[in-house]
Amino acid sequence: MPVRRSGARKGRAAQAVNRRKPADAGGAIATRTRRRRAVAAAIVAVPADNELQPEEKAGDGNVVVEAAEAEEGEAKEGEGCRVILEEGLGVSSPALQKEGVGEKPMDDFDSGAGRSNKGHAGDDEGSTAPLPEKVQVGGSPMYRIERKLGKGGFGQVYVGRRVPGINTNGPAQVALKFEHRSSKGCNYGPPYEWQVYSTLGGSHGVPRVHFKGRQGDYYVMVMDILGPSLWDVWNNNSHTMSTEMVACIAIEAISILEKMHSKGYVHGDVKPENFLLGPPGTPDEKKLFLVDLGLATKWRDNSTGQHVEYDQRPDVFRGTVRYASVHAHLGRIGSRRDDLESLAYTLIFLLRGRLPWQGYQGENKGFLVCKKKMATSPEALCCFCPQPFRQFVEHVVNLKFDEEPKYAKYISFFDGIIGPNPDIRPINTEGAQKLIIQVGHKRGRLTMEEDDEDDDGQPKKKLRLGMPATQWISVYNARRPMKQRYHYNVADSRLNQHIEKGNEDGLFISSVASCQNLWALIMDAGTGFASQVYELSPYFLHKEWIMDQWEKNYYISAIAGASNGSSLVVMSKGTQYLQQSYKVSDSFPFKWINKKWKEGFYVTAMATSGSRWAIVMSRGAGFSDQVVELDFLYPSEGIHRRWDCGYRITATAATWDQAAFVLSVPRRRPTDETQETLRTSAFPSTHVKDKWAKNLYIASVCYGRTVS
Ligand SMILES: Nc1ncnc2c1ncn2[C@@H]1O[C@H](COP(=O)(O)OP(=O)(O)OP(=O)(O)O)[C@@H](O)[C@H]1O
Repeated sequence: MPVRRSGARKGRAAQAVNRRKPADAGGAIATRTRRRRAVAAAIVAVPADNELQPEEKAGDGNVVVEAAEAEEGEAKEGEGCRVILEEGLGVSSPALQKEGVGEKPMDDFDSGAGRSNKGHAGDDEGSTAPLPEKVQVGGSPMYRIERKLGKGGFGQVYVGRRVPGINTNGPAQVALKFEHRSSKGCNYGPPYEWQVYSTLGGSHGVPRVHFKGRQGDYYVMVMDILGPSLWDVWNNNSHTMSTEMVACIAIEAISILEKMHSKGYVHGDVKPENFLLGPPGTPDEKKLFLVDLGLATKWRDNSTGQHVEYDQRPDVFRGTVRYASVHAHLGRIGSRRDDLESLAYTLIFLLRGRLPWQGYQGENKGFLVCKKKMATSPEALCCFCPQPFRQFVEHVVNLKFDEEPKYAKYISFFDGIIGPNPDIRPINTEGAQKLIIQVGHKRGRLTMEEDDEDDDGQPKKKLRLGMPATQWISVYNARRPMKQRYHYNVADSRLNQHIEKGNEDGLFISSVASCQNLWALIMDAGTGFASQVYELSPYFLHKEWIMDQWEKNYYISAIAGASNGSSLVVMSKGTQYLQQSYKVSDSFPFKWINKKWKEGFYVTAMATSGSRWAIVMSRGAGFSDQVVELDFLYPSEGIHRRWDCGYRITATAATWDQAAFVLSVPRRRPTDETQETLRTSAFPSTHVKDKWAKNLYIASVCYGRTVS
């Protein structure tokens, strides 16, 4: 059953109103506020003095040394961290990995070198309310309700037969779609689907709506009656479908989507159940239709002709888990590519009878399905399918957010599978033929070379084909010349001396990270902090210590978690924060973040330990807006889009599965907004030096999921 929200997505402000109330499931939350509040079970408030405490020397924190655990328990995918082994010892024990240090001294700079700036799912249709025996809505003739044709999460569809009478101004037999007025889709009046049908109804592959109106408690749509769905056909044919039949469906479905997209809409719930054939025994019985427009959204603003803006809201899912695109799982605004990705899964399902991500259950189902989709290459997905299916999958999963799909090219992939005589094809492909004629495409003209190139002749990047890897992700910001130093592969016992030395040299920790239970430490002269404390603890995170430091007016400024569950928390004085809160949870806590955003908090630090996440949010963070990009891929297309809109990465963290980037718009724009990112198998020690030479300094670093 699809999950849908009422209405189409609106701008950020409107979305904020619609955002669901958070429900913090498990995990630890702690909050530090300037006001005194009662200590509650998980949310703790402590008072703050107006005076800052005397400076505390770094290194005074309670250091807990814990032996690094063996790696065997780790669910590690792909490539590991390649580290230089001390004195050429052929042993990969983390304890023997060589520590690294690098420093950019002040005098190396040629200062000021100019640089270009760069669902609802559920039966809420009120089916308990009795349906009328006859309906007459919006000037229609009177229809008697006959047998039930189908039922979805929102509506019930019945055959309607015209009652002989004076008004015969409508088809003799129709489909009547009933939605109860208390249905979620009808919160604000008639179903949203009505609006979409008024634009798309009757166009190629979409049934015509003849009348609509309300009768009693029901909204009723009077539409063309159709026949069985593709799911019915597959189900009634022992869960099989011939290759030719699926190829014809592919061709016709692509042309239906092309037409729908050309009118500015994406369907949003493409699946076998929503493709219907014409009524059996009629001239339309081999014609394909796409129904259920309740999740359709605009990909283009028709008044401006502009593509809708990119956005990602990881807590929002619309569609049907089995067929949804990976982007839909990740909460990205729908665009044309999503319909085509869902169509690809629909076709493979019809052909093979199963998709590799079927069978997951439980609360985490959506995440597991999405992860499996990402991890399944087009070759693996299509290993028993003729080549055109693989070609189609490969193309559509690599489409960019606003890229125009090459519909005619996709149709041409399937040309070779179908019989030459259109009259004896199992599915009518008339619409597709018209499209091919329109774009002047000739059978078999396109070659694979063209397929693999961008418009500018460059080979197309196929991100979804990349191998999952575990790497360092480092982020660099343009800064005025300053001293920065990094340490990596630091064992617990060595942390203190590096930090003390840094403090002696006037440096404070700006970020921390962990790889294989060893720490990476970035220290620099540009933090603006007055003093700093840190704690290495066996917990992820150590609440009592954090609260003690909050009492002393220190705020969390950097955190890292090791896979063995220990954490390194750095707290500083001299931050601009007014209040702080953190949460530890088993999955990325987007709902909590969303709730805190509304309270004026922004994410200021993030870390992972195994598959657990810790997020620190602060008031007074100096941002005017913030978004989250959560992906299985890196570099993610979303990050580039956010950069173009003035966001810069301000926090990163990654598990073995996913990388999360927090991007923010600073209240005070830096003069040079340059930001660059890198992903490297080893700590990027040499790269950092190149960046320093360009006045780019490490702003954030983490180790986790990427693709290579
Ligand atoms: N015009 C039609 N002619 C014949 N059968 C139809 C027609 N429209 C819908 N149906 C049948 O009714 C079922 C439910 O219709 P529809 O998908 O529009 O409802 P929904 O409640 O919006 O569904 P969903 O839960 O998928 O959003 C369809 O799967 C199909 O079997």
